[in-house]
Amino acid sequence: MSSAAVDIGDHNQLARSVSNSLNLSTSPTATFHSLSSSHGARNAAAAAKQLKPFATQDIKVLLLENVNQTGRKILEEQGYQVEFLKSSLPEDQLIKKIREVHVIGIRSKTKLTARVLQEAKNLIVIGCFCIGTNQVDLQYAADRGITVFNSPFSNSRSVAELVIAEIISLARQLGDRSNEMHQGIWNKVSAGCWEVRDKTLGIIGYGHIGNQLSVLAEGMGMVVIYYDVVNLMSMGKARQKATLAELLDAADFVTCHVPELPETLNMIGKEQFQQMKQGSYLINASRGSVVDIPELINAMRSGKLAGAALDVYPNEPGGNGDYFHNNLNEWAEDLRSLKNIILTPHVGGSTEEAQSAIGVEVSSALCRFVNEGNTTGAVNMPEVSVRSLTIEEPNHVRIIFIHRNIPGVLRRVNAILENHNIDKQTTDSRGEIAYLMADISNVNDNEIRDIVQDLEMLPACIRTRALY
Ligand SMILES: NC(=O)C1=CN([C@@H]2O[C@H](COP(=O)(O)OP(=O)(O)OC[C@H]3O[C@@H](n4cnc5c(N)ncnc54)[C@H](O)[C@@H]3O)[C@@H](O)[C@H]2O)C=CC1
Ligand SMILES: O=C(O)CCC(=O)C(=O)O
Repeated sequence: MSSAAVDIGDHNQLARSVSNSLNLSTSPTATFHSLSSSHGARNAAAAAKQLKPFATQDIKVLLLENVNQTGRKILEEQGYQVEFLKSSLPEDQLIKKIREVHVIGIRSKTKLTARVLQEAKNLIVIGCFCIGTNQVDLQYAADRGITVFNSPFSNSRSVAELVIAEIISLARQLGDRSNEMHQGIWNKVSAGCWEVRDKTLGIIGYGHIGNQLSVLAEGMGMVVIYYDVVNLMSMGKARQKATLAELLDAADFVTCHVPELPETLNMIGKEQFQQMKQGSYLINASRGSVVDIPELINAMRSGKLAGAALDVYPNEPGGNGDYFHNNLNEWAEDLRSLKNIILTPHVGGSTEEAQSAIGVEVSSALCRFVNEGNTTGAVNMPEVSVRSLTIEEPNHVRIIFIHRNIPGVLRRVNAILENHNIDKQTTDSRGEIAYLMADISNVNDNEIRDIVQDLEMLPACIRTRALY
């Protein structure tokens, strides 16, 4: 934020500028619906230590992609202005809306690229109501002082259970039998249908989902092997393979659970299909970019693969409807024509349990960030937490200073703060970005304004907020 925006003669303007367009009020009568007291996330003693009141009703939130109502409710209980939409938005509409808001909540479809984020002049925080954060340009967001949160494991179990269902369904060709019956065809066959007991499951990416899956699969009598770039502790009797090729060579079922990264782009392609066992199965519920789908179609047509299940695709529509055609992905019709292939519309994490938990987790993190500056759990910022300012601390301000992590900045910050009483101060860095919080007591509005203006003059400044 440019210091030129600060009108030093106007208190309201000061409030706007210091809080980065969050028009925070010092009015002691303003109602603050404390996060802790409103949904019991903390114990009663902590709830009594309410954050200082400020005008939460000025905070604008845009929730896209039908984020769960639990999340919406928490944000509304804070008094924020919440706009809720069921689908994602095309880029032009997204740009128009994002200019207005301080907080945005998305799932996997909304692409928050640098092009979109550069228009988001008021945005301070993004909530990804999902695990994956590949849809957000995390580095660009950090460079602009925009903090990003996600929900790292609230839907992991749901994905793992879907994959278990798919393993059995593929082994027994359940999708085909069910489709035939829906067409009136009785086709009782056992050829090419198998039990999963004693078969080998190869898990690529042994993280939260991979772990859950490992335990469930062993419970069904499967042998579990996995491949991961990190050396990891095995669950149960699972064994890590040193290379992807070793896993592909040994597995009857191969399932992908890696994030979308440059290294995972088409990580299952022509060569990997050749390395897989004859008559094996492939499952992908990670990201559409991980599997080369035209090569998958070839492997299915040649009989190398006996079946496949896909939950994710390179291009996915923004909302529900009749979209899965070649104009979305050029091979869609070919994929649809294959036998024993289960196609689901990115529903791995779509259960009541998972969505409700994600709503609570991400919205709570957003509230803590907006109201307290707390970044615990952020995926692109240093994690910094300081206990809340309370209503017993009326002349205190919390300064939040996001800055470039270069030598000498703290010395200059301390020079600005040196004549004030700093009750607490903490700072941490993550790569090129550093995040500092300082609670200062016995300050008046003019002093707050001066502190903020001085901080914003520092060349390393990315963003300054003042909560008071
Ligand atoms: N279909 C759906 O609805 C959902 C899909 N997902 C996707 O699943 C992915 C995995 O989720 P989690 O298990 O929670 O993630 P996680 O971060 O817990 O685990 C990912 C694992 O992949 C490993 N990995 C990274 N790069 C690799 C590589 N090149 N080769 C082998 N291993 C590699 C990591 O070391 C890590 O152990 C997410 O990133 C997301 O894209 C997540 C939730 C729901
Ligand atoms: O539920 C969603 O929209 C996305 C699920 C997902 O892929 C994730 O959590 O990464």
